[in-house]
Parts: sequence; structure tokens; C-alpha cells
Amino acid sequence: MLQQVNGHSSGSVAQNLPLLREGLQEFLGGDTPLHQLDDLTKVNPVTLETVLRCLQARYMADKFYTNAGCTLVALNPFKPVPPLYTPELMREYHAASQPQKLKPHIFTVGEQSYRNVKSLIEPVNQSIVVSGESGAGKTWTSRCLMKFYAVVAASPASWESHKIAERIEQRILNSNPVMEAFGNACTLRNNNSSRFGKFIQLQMNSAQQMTGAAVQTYLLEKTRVACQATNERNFHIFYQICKGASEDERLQWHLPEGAVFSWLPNPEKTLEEDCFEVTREAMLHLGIDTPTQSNIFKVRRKVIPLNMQQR
Ligand SMILES: Nc1ncnc2c1ncn2[C@@H]1O[C@H](COP(=O)(O)OP(=O)(O)OP(=O)(O)O)[C@@H](O)[C@H]1O
Repeated sequence: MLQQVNGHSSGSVAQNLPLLREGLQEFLGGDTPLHQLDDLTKVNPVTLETVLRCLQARYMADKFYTNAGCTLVALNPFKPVPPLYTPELMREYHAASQPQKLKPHIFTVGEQSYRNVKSLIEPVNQSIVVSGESGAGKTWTSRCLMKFYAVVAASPASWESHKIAERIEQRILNSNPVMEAFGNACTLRNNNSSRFGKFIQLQMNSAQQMTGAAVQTYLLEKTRVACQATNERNFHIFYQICKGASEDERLQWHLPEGAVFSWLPNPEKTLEEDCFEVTREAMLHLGIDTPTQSNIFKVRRKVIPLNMQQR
């Protein structure tokens, strides 16, 4: 797309350079401030510069979502923006007669897919592809979508079914900390980088209420357990265990207090992801009881920590 300018192929760009520059000046100096362009299809001429300038202007104005036709471009704000993700806003997008007319948002994408399922006589599965480079915000965006569906697709009629829906909702949200503890690690680009791909399936009944979820994972970077790049870390779960195990558990799991392990580099980095309690709590909600958890966390072979070997 970016190789074509005003309908001409890149071969004729040189001849049209003055025209292009003129168009560029006109666009950049036009009446509409760039941050107000909420759809990249309105950018003209379509060049790398105009698209990036538009996204930059929107980013500076705290507008992190921009449409590009039927695709949504999400910029990572790299700061918390709580008002952008409130349940009230979710309901606003859900209740809107034409959500696509509201400001670009991941909730528009979520709602559109939800309506596509709902509106059809014979429901058709809907897929949302979240892609981008490491640290772009894919995990964040998927979490947002799951929260969105947990809110909008869980309003059943009876108290009993309400309780069931609430449990499913809680389980869906609790799958995130567990998957992230076991499959995410701190890398140079992202403190909470997913080292695996995932296909998340949310299941609904004929009344479009959430009835379950399934997650398929693939391509887990298993080699990270034994080998990590300089300044990167192993999977979060190992640090969580080392930092969060109780005294009894340390004895049981052969993890002396203050032990240093060569396969756990950079333990001094304190990350919010290092919270063992959150993982355990989430596992409990998923139906993994404490004895089963203990079996998972147990280090079966006696591991001699580095600093103990020197003594
Ligand atoms: N919409 C957002 N609002 C606030 N912070 C965000 C948002 N999106 C991303 N972030 C921040 O950026 C960090 C990286 O995002 P995330 O982990 O989702 O990237 P990713 O694309 O999944 O990366 P990887 O491919 O390495 O797993 C998050 O931990 C979070 O701090």
C-alpha cells in the first residue's frame, strides 16, 4: 500500500515528486488538525511520512487508537490510561446503535464481532487477529477484549445462570496471570514478553452469553529455561517461586532463602509480575488446588544453588 502514491506505481514516483511534495504540504498544512484524522484511509497522499505524522499527532493528543479501514491500529501508550478501559465505557460501546461512529477503540472491534455473531440467523464464528512486534501491546489488547466480553456477554436472566456466568468470567480472566507466569519472561524489549503464541477461543450459547473458553498455546520458547540472552530473564514463575515461597515450602522444594541460581539471571530486577500469590490465587480459581499446585512447583531433583556450592 505504501509503495503506491496517488495511484501511481513506485516507478513513476520520481516524475511525480513535485506533485507529491505539493500534496504533502497541502495535507500537512491543511485545515484539519492531524490528530483529528481518526481513519488512515482519510490520509492523502498515502505515504509513510503522512501516515506516521498522523499517528504521531494522535499519540501526542493521547489518542491511541486509529482506524485504517476495517483494521484498527493500536499504539502502546506506555503509561496507564484507566479512563480508556472502564466497564462504563465498555457498556457505552456495547449499547451504541452504531459503535463504529464512536471514537476508534478496541471495544468497537469487540462489539462489531459480537454483533456479527448475534445478528446472523446461522451464527458464524468470528476471529480477531492481534498482531504486532514484541512490546506493541498484543497481550494487553487480548486482555482488554477478554474483559470486554466478560462484561458484555454476561448478563443472563436468572440468578443461577448469573452465578455461572460470573464464574466463567472469573476463570477467563484468571487464565491470564497463570499463562503469563508460565509463558512470559522479561526480555530487552518487554518486561512481560509472551514467549509463546496463543489461540483463545471464547464460546457463547445461542443467547450470546459466555459459556466457556479454551486456550491453545503454541511455539513456547522452551530453550529459555536453560539459556537466556544477556540482561534477559527466565520465565516469571521461577522468580515468583523463589521470592514468594513460604519457609515450609522452601524446605520442601529445596530452595534455601537467598539462594542464587545460574539459570535464574537478573533476579534483582523487581517486576510487578513477580507476584507468586496472584498466580496461586488464579490457579485456585481455575480449579488447580493447593496440593496439585505444590506438585507443580516442587523441584524434584535436589538443586544446589550457586552460592551454596561455593561454601
Ligand atoms: N493500551 C495500553 N495501555 C497501557 N499500557 C499498555 C497498553 N498496551 C501495552 N501497554 C504496556 O506495554 C507493555 C507491553 O505490552 P504487551 O505485553 O501487551 O506487548 P506484546 O505485544 O504482547 O509483547 P510480546 O510480543 O513481547 O509479548 C505492557 O506490559 C504494558 O505495560
